[in-house]
Amino acid sequence: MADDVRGDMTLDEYEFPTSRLRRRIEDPERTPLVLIACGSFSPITFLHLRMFEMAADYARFNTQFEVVGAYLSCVGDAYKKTGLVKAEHRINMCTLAVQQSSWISVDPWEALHSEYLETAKVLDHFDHEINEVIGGVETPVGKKKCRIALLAGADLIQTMSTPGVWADKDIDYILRNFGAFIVERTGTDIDEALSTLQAWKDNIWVIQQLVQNDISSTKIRLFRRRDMSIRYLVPEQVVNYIEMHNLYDEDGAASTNSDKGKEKKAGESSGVASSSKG
Ligand SMILES: Nc1ncnc2c1ncn2[C@@H]1O[C@H](COP(=O)(O)OP(=O)(O)OP(=O)(O)O)[C@@H](O)[C@H]1O
Ligand SMILES: NC(=O)c1ccc[n+]([C@@H]2O[C@H](COP(=O)(O)O)[C@@H](O)[C@H]2O)c1
Repeated sequence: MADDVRGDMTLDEYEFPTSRLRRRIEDPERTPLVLIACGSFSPITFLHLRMFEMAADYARFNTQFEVVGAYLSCVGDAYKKTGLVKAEHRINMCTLAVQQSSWISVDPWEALHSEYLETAKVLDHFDHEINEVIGGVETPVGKKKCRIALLAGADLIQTMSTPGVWADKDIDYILRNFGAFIVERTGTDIDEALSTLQAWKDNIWVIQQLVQNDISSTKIRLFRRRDMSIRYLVPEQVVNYIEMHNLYDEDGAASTNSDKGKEKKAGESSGVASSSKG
């Protein structure tokens, strides 16, 4: 049965989405892996979706893991990041974006909370649902617990060495118990980003982008404000949703926090310039 995931649902109506989670693997040598991408997804882009495919290929060719599922978890409105439209819209856009995927799900649990939830708590939630409630996955030698791992871009892992962004105990907790698949990102020096995380290097897997893709949500928002096309940068259904709900347009009515005033004047740069990533 398809999962019921709607941006306007409440926590009381919430059920953990399981329809795209594979329940069995055939190779007894492999460890089942579930990838969790935490982020704003304001809006989700094709690069966010590509991250899952890159990580699955990486895991298959370079590790003993076998991917059995993956989840997008949108941060809640309390995060108050620039350009964040309401969680309701971000959940809906993510749900539309993964409609064609057989293995990527959207879990609205984090975003349905009114308070901010640290990533360590979000990963604990997945561990609880997948390994305690469901009990892991079947293998020819009996049930195995899944490895739950964070899937993130290099800029996110870089913030782990920025003072005050992450609690030291959370970094240790996440990288010791879960680990992270990190996708290289233009503008982030991966060696520098990892230099302070050497204690957990065996739980950090770095994925090269073989086709460099520098899409960011910031650029999508900026294109919208300049009335430029965002088609073929985000899935078509997401383009339609953004247009139908007038998201990221000039007045920023649906935003929890606006990027207005952060961009350089049009013509000042050939690119897009409203954040360090943009
Ligand atoms: N072009 C990219 N290359 C590698 N990783 C990326 C890229 N775009 C997003 N990510 C990763 O996707 C995850 C979700 O990111 P987020 O929702 O903040 O997207 P973003 O495009 O960076 O957003 P914004 O532009 O609003 O800061 C993060 O781990 C981020 O590092
Ligand atoms: N202390 C923490 O747990 C912590 C700190 C910074 C970012 N994050 C997470 O990283 C993700 C991406 O954040 P940005 O959209 O700001 O890049 C979000 O899901 C956010 O919750 C968590």
